[in-house]
Amino acid sequence: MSAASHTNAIACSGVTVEFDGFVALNDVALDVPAGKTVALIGPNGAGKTTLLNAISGRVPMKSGRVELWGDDITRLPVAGRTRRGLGRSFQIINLFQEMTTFENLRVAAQPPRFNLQPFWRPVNRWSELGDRAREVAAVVGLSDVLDMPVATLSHGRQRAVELGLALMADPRVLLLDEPLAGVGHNEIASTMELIERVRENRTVLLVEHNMEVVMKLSDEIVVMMGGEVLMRGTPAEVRNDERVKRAYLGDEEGTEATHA
Ligand SMILES: Nc1ncnc2c1ncn2[C@@H]1O[C@H](COP(=O)(O)OP(=O)(O)OP(=O)(O)O)[C@@H](O)[C@H]1O
Repeated sequence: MSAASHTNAIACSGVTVEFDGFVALNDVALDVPAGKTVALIGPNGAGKTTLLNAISGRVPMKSGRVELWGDDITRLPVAGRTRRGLGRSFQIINLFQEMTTFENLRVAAQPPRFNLQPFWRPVNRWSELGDRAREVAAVVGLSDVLDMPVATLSHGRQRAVELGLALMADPRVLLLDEPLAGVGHNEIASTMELIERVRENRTVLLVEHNMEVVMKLSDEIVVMMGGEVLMRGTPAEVRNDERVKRAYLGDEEGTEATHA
């Protein structure tokens, strides 16, 4: 089936990941429908980041299969998955603090991601990357700080640079690992707007602890616990599920997340 007509952007099955005998993911299946935003929630250690790592090729799986637009990518390395349109942002801010926004974005697009030869890289390709960096900066609202060292930016704007790195290769499918982590209260709304903007025409799999953000942004929510999927449903279904209230949301109303 062609990428355009495939109903699931991501389809995982039987995913098991072990670290020195500790089972971090146990036979996990997860589909992310094309064009939708799906959130992974669950307590610390549930296996959410490990699942993103398995999908993006950053941890070896003991068993299981990962498909992107119906193609088996289980054995592809990270760069191969990136070339097929899978982008990824990280929980920990992963930027060169002394470098400018522009430099960070351009460096993100350097080899091996685009498979260029570093020493005789054509000059026009290098300037193309500069053009792309400016384009991405405009999308994530950073045109005014292109020449500022990242260290001088607020947490929210550093998050925007992080998101920009993931967008450099224009991925159709985006894995976002806690895009709100460390963002101050006054920047949550603007960071959420940013996520809404970048997910247009994309499929997003999101890990996030801020329940308000998860409930607003997601078409569907998958609840994980102890390396397994506990349940999946719409935000309303998850909010009202007794198991989720007991296991994760932690209060009678089910409106506040425990992050223990
Ligand atoms: N590289 C690793 N080596 C050993 N154990 C690991 C490694 N990565 C993750 N784990 C363990 O696997 C389990 C799942 O971790 P993971 O980071 O996927 O959880 P999470 O649901 O993303 O948690 P959080 O919400 O805290 O980010 C945890 O017990 C963690 O300690």
